This record gives sequence, C-alpha cells and structure tokens, in this order.
Amino acid sequence: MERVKLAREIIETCLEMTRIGLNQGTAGNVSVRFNGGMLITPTGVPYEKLTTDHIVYIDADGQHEAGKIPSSEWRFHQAVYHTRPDAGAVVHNHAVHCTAVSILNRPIPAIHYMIAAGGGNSIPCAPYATFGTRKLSEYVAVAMKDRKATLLQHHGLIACEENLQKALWLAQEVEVLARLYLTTLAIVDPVPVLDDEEIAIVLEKFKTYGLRIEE
Ligand SMILES: C[C@H](O)[C@@H](O)[C@@H](O)C(=O)COP(=O)(O)O
Ligand SMILES: [Zn+2]
Repeated sequence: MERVKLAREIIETCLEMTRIGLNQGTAGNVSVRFNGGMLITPTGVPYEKLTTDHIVYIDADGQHEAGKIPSSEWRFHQAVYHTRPDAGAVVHNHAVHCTAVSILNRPIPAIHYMIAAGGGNSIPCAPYATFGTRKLSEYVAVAMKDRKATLLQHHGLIACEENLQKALWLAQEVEVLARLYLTTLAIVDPVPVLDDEEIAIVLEKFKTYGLRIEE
C-alpha cells in the first residue's frame, strides 16, 4: 500500500483509539511495517493535530528520515517486528484497566476464552523499564515471542496483528479482559481460570473463525 494511505490509516487508528476510550492525551503510539522498516507516529504530538506529513519512516537499521522525530518507543515497535514476522501493525496505549493490572505486575490469566486472541493462555506483563529505552524493547521482545499482546509493568499495553484494524481490535479485547480480571479479582483471588487443554481448543478454532475482520 502507498505511504500516504498507510499514514492516513495510522492517524485514523490513533483517533479511534482515543474515541473508544483506550487512550488519552499524547499517550500511546501506532506503527505499520513498511519497506523493510516501519511508519510510526511522531513523538508527543496530540492525535487530533496529526497530518500524514508527521508520520515518520524508520528503516531496518533504525535510522529515521531527517526533519522528523519518531515516537520515543520506536525501539519496542522495531522489536515486535523483529520478533514476530506475522506482525504488520503495532499499537501501544495506556488503557486504564490494562495499566491497572500492569501496576499489580500480574499477567492476565485465562479467565475467559478470548484470552486466546492474544495467542496463548495469558497476556503477559513485561518487566518495568524506563520508556523509550533499549531495555524496555528487550523485555517486549521476550514477552511477545509467543504472544500478540503484552502488558508493560507500570505503563500500559502493546498489541500487534497483521494490520492496523486487527491490532486495534486486539487492544480493545485485551482491555475488556483486564476489566473482567479486575472485576472478578475484587471478589476472589486467585480467579478461577480455563485449563490449557481448553485454550488449545479455542486457539485451533480461532484459526478459521469468521476471519474476524474483513480487509
Ligand atoms: C512518556 C510517553 O508518553 C511514554 O509513555 C510513551 O510510551 C508513550 O506512550 C507516548 O510517547 P510518544 O509520544 O513518544 O510516542
Ligand atoms: Zn506509553
């Protein structure tokens, strides 16, 4: 797809992320895999002010085009694309329930079968490291080796999928899981979970289920 069209889709994804309550202010960032590297949101620009010219290209070596400053988190976006060849888009946000679970430094366990949307029986929680650091990107690479989403301790959520629409969908599903987890956790801890055998069945069914979102 051409660059301007992808840049427009990135901006639409950012605006939608805020509109559906997954993000606030200048928190979060969004990227798509492009030309061996990625297109990513700039750092610190409110989403409603974004134009396609603001979107930054970063090549495979991590070099960004002159005159633009990419998201401070470009390293963890790059880490996801390296770790997951299936990832075509990455979204990061500070969704309230995901962030609350990340503050507890817990993974989201298999409290609902939709956990399998993240690729396994949990949504992990990557250890804390300062935002924008190589250390944080290393933690993300480990957490997302066999998952499509991870919490970031004391920070927020990252989700990836084959395209932007699906990545945002997954981020929203994980926020619902986080909310369910916190709601049940208020009553019982540990919260009862589904066993690995059932999650394996759901993972298999998801391979053909409805293709979920049309292109
Ligand atoms: C301090 C930043 O908000 C940090 O939380 C970062 O992870 C973020 O969400 C937005 O940073 P950018 O505007 O640099 O993408
Ligand atoms: Zn952040």
